[in-house]
Amino acid sequence: MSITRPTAAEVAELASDLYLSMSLEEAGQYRALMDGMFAAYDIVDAMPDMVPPVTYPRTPGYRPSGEENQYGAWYYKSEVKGAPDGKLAGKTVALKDNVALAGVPMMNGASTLEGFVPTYDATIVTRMLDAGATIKGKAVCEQFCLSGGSHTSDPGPVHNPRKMGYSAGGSSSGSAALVAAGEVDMAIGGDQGGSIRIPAAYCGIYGMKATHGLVPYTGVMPIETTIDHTGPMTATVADNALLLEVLAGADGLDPRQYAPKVGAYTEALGKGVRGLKIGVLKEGFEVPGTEEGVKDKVKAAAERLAGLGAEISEISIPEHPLTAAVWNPITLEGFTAQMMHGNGMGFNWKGQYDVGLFDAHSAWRSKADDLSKTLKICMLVGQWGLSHYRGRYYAKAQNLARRMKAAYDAQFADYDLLLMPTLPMVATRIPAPDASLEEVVARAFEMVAATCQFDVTGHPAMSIPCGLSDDLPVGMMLVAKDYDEAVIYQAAAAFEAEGDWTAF
Ligand SMILES: NC(=O)c1ccccc1
Repeated sequence: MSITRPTAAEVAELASDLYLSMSLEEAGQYRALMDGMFAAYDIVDAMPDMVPPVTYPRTPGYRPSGEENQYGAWYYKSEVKGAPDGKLAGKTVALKDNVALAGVPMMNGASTLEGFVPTYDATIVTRMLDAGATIKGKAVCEQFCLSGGSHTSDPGPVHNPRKMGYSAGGSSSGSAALVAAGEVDMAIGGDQGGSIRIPAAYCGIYGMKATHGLVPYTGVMPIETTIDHTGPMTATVADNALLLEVLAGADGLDPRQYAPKVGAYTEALGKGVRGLKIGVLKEGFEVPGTEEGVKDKVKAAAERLAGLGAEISEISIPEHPLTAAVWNPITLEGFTAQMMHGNGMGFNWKGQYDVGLFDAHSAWRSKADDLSKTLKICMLVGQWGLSHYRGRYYAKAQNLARRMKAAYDAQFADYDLLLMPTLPMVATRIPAPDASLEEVVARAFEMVAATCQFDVTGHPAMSIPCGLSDDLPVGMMLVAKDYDEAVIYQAAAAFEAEGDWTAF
């Protein structure tokens, strides 16, 4: 097989797309000199692709409905049994549907990707199976992971198991709902703006966005390399620490990983919080739309930690709202360039690329009208930044991200943890199918200004359920310095041991 060569007329067309003035004759002259380059393409085309081996058998699975899918949280059910023993023996796991499980369909919440079947397992899938986990299938996620509400996926809305008709949060909506409903012990989520912590908070479970690069992202569909995270969502702190222990560490294939430092997370449990210094972040309570019921429960949780011997003081980081602003150009232009123009994974990095995903996802161009409203508004702003401003605000925001990180790091010189509400509000109603554009967009993005800071800085951040407000869960967020997930687990376990949080 040889790859298709352009005609001279096609070269002239390409030239014009690239702002070049080129006559057909000149195009023909260039064309004649391309044969050596295309011969190299033929050699590449003839070689087999490099893909990680698939090590545990699985069936293609099926799409459950009715009783078997009460909350709309399952995309596919397919059982994969891992090793006979290991740290996760006896544990059941659901994967966010942007995580590749070879042989089982993956649509990442988008009809434009429907029908895609990955050919290899994500690194974290192999790690969990090697540790003895049983994978139960794929959990619905929001379209291309681009919403904090659970109303934007093409398989349909995901309901909050605590209250039908209410948002499960996004974008790891199905992952949180399945854990909250007790259908699986553990789930994998993804977080570029809050997508692990938002649904964890709305559903009342534990969700950890670990330090950027601690967990290998290989085989997970990206949004933007510098803010991509994947990680554990669980019903208990111990399970969360255990799962992170299995997931963490370099795999040699992911450009997000720069010498990650893996901790002994389960060993941090049971140590208590005596002497830990916790800064209660003033600006974390001032995010627009923050409800009194949320503030009260999170402040009460801080007092409870003080009662256990932690040293609690209020601190201020004026950069907190600025960091949320910096997230916007990075995410909107970065995702438009990488996920949309770059066919999912983009270019210019070394590691494992999913060739089949390039082929399948690139078809969004012929079905663009089917994209979600939330994706459309993000892509329109991102494209404006790229085309009108030529990406200068993306570039500037990436520089400013270092100043933002330094502002938090200055506090970590004095404090072990920062504490704040995960989200301004408790779960909201799922918008009706005929809801206005305004409502659809508001329910998707209104909470992101509380969580996205730590996607920009990369610091580890975990949502911990700490009480009910209007009968719906409130999340407390604990944040630590890079690679200090252990101290978060230490405090989370001490808080969890205080008893049933739904009674707080
Ligand atoms: N993937 C995310 O974390 C995200 C969350 C909310 C809005 C956009 C993106």
